[in-house]
This record gives sequence, structure tokens and C-alpha cells, in this order.
Amino acid sequence: MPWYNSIMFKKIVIFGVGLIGGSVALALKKLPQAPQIVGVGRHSNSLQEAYQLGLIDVIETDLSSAMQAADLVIIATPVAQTPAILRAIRPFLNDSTVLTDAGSTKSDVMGYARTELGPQFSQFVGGHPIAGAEKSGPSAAMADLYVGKNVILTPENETAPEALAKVTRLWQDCGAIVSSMTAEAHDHVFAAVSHLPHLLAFALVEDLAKRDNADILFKFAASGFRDFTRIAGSHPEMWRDIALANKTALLRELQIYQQALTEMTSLLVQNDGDALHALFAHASHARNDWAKSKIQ
Ligand SMILES: NC(=O)c1ccc[n+]([C@@H]2O[C@H](COP(=O)([O-])OP(=O)(O)OC[C@H]3O[C@@H](n4cnc5c(N)ncnc54)[C@H](O)[C@@H]3O)[C@@H](O)[C@H]2O)c1
Ligand SMILES: O=C(O)C(=O)C[C@]1(C(=O)O)C=C[C@@H](O)C=C1
Repeated sequence: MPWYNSIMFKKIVIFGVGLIGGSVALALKKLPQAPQIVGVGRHSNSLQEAYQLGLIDVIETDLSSAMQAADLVIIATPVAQTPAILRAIRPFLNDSTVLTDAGSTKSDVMGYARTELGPQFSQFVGGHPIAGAEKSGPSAAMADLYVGKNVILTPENETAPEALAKVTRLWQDCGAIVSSMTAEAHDHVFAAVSHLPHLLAFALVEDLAKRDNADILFKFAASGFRDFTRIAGSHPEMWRDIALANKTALLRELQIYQQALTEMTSLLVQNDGDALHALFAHASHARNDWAKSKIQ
């Protein structure tokens, strides 16, 4: 019997029991031998809510008891909270505890883990579930959030193979498809396909909301606006942290996008309908092909 067929984790400690941490908890609770889930948070009312919703079994405010016999620690807070959490748990970390995170940026998190954990960096496996929503908090958690979704892990040379295997298995138990890449490659990809779109949505909504006729604009805005801007309803702290953490890659994506807008502006100014049509047709095919590939 492979080692992971025995109960892999008996006790899991989740820092940040919101949409992402809470969804992991709900998914694991469906396992035949569900682990005990301990929640650690910043606000006691949010932890109470997580407890009442059945996401966690125990609310813990004392880090030494939270970490006692913990098999796995999952950090699912906004990414800028990561170094302080790692620093705080380090004194209570034993050599068999595996650590992971769910942050949307990885170079910063891997750097924090390397600095804060010292030799125990080998026990840390960076992770990012490519699934989520514009909703946040424990009430947004969903047991099936990760089913069929990608999770990226960012192991480094020092990462212990057993830690990587356990975190891989954790996400597979949540129904996810796990792959690995470097933290740097990860941050470039997600600057383009996640972080940039969020900034654009925030910028558009903010621009319209500040106008004198915002009430009229919002009154008549419909599904096109809804689809483009859904993600502008996302959590501001989370997105501030992501934007700052992935600033270099994001600035580059913004520059490329500004260039694309400049080119589109000049086609409009020149009334170049053929070129506009060609550009829209190319983008439309690319978008429809992508959408089709996601439902296969
Ligand atoms: N929302 C998404 O779509 C999505 C998708 C993938 C990854 N992520 C990443 O997952 C992480 C969590 O995002 P979320 O959407 O679950 O946010 P959320 O706001 O729903 O949950 C975060 C929780 O962390 C708690 N928290 C904040 N600081 C803390 C601290 N120092 N100690 C303990 N708890 C703390 C908050 O009170 C909150 O309950 C972020 O790093 C985000 O980048 C989010
Ligand atoms: O569906 C959403 O609302 C999301 O924003 C999810 C989304 C994304 O696809 O960009 C956002 C951030 C994450 O790090 C991963 C997934």
C-alpha cells in the first residue's frame, strides 16, 4: 500500500479561513477520513463564522497549541501576511510538519519562506489554486471550488520530495489538477492572465464611478459591463498585496496593454475598419477557442 493511503494528515492548521482556506477545509471534510481542521485568524468574528459554518473543528488563538502535532499548515491569507505568520510559527515548527500556501503570487512568498524558515525551508511547498471568485470570507467557501481546476506548485531545489508529494496529494484530494513551475515563470503567466485583467476591471469601474453621471452609466450598464467588471468586486487588500508583490511583471503587462490600446486608438482615428475587423476577428477566435478548450 502506498504510504499516502494511510491517513495522510490528521491535523491541519489553516491561517486565513476565507474563500480559499475555507474551500480547502470543506473539500477535505468530504474525505472518508477527514483530518481535524484548526483555524487561526485575524478576526475572531470571522473565525466564529467559519466554525459555525462547519469549515473548522477548532478555533485556536494560541500558536503553540495550534502547531502542536500539526501535520500540515496552510497559509491562505493575503500574501503580505505571509512573512509575519511564518516568523510567528517557526519556534513551534517540528521537522515533520509540512507547510504550504495558496497565495496568488509566488516569488515573494518563496522568498519569505526561504528567509523566515531557514533550514526548514525544505518543508515549505509554495502553491496557488487557479480557482476563486470575487467573493471573500468564510461564507464564500465552496466544497467543489477546486474540482477540475489547476493548482500550480513552485518547488525549489531544497524542497523535500515527501513535502511536495503530500501537498500534491492534498490538492488532488480537493479534486484539482496539479502541475509545477518556477515561481518566476508563475508570476509572469499570472501577471498576464489574472493580475492585469483585475487591474483593468478596477480601473474601468473606478473611472466610471468617479464621473458626475455615474448614476446614469450604472443604471444602463448591462451584461457586457457585468462580465468585464465582475472581478472588480474582489477583495481590495488581497489585490493590493498581489499588485505590489508582482509589480515588475505587472508593470510590463500594463505597458504592453497600453501599447495595444494606442494601436487600437490609431485604427479608430484612421477609420481603419478592415484592420479593426481583422483585430476583432483574431481576438474573438482566440477567446472562443480558449473557452472551448476549458469545457472539454
Ligand atoms: N480569491 C481568489 O479568487 C483567490 C484565488 C486563488 C488564490 N487566492 C489567494 O488566496 C489567499 C486568500 O484569499 P481569499 O480569497 O481566501 O481571501 P479571504 O478574504 O476570503 O480570506 C482571507 C482570510 O485571511 C484572514 N487573515 C488575514 N490576515 C491574517 C493573518 N495575519 N492571520 C490569519 N488570518 C488572516 C482574513 O481575516 C480572511 O478571513 C490570498 O493570498 C489570495 O491571493 C485567492
Ligand atoms: O474568478 C475569479 O473571480 C478570480 O479572480 C479567480 C482568479 C483568476 O482567475 O484570476 C483570481 C486570482 C487567483 O489567484 C486565481 C484565480
